[in-house]
Amino acid sequence: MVKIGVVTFPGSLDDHDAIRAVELAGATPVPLWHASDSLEGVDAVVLPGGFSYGDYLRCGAIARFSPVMSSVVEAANQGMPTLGICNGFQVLCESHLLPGAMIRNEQRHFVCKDQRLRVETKDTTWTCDFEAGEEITIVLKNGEGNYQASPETLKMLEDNNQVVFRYIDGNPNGSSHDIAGITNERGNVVGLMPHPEHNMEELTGPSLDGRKFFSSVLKFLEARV
Ligand SMILES: NC(=O)CC[C@H](N)C(=O)O
Repeated sequence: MVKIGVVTFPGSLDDHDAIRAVELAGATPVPLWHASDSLEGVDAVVLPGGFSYGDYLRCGAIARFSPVMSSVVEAANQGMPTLGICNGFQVLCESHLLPGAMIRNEQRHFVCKDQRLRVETKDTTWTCDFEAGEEITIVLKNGEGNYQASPETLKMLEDNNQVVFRYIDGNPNGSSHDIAGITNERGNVVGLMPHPEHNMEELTGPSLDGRKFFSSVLKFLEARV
């Protein structure tokens, strides 16, 4: 069975939901601890949401230096599917696995809402089960979700089809180009601010749109074997 690691940092909040999402998708979740550099032989990694190391300095800035991240960076550079959700996306940017950076939301408030998104590309390990142009609803909850990058980086992301998710029906935090999520050149590392792991079950939904993130990575991994 496919093994998907879920990292816990001190201050992680959504690692339990991410583990549950992996289980609901039919894979085996493997808890990974920030202080260990072992990835336990997993096939993919999720960096979950929360407040790693208390969000001190900048969100994700300390997590970047944890032992587990040195292994995640190495594995991701070799092609391992890696998903960063919210704080996880911030960690991916701080680790330079993804370009750009997150700053305070434009309105300086923590935002918590059901957010409409457009899936811009299915050419990633975490979106290959979507259709390009598909519109979905995913929970968004953060204080530092305002994605910024240099004009050159934004152009590169747009030209290479590396913008994976875009906010629609209004930009909730001031992100450049309405960017909600991006991928690396290879398409194996994806980061997004909204939380697919909270959109897996009817009882707690606003939607079931989170399921396709996990069916995508399973589809990718099963095709590879
Ligand atoms: N939901 C989250 O992961 C929050 C991320 C981060 N702590 C922020 O407020 O921006």
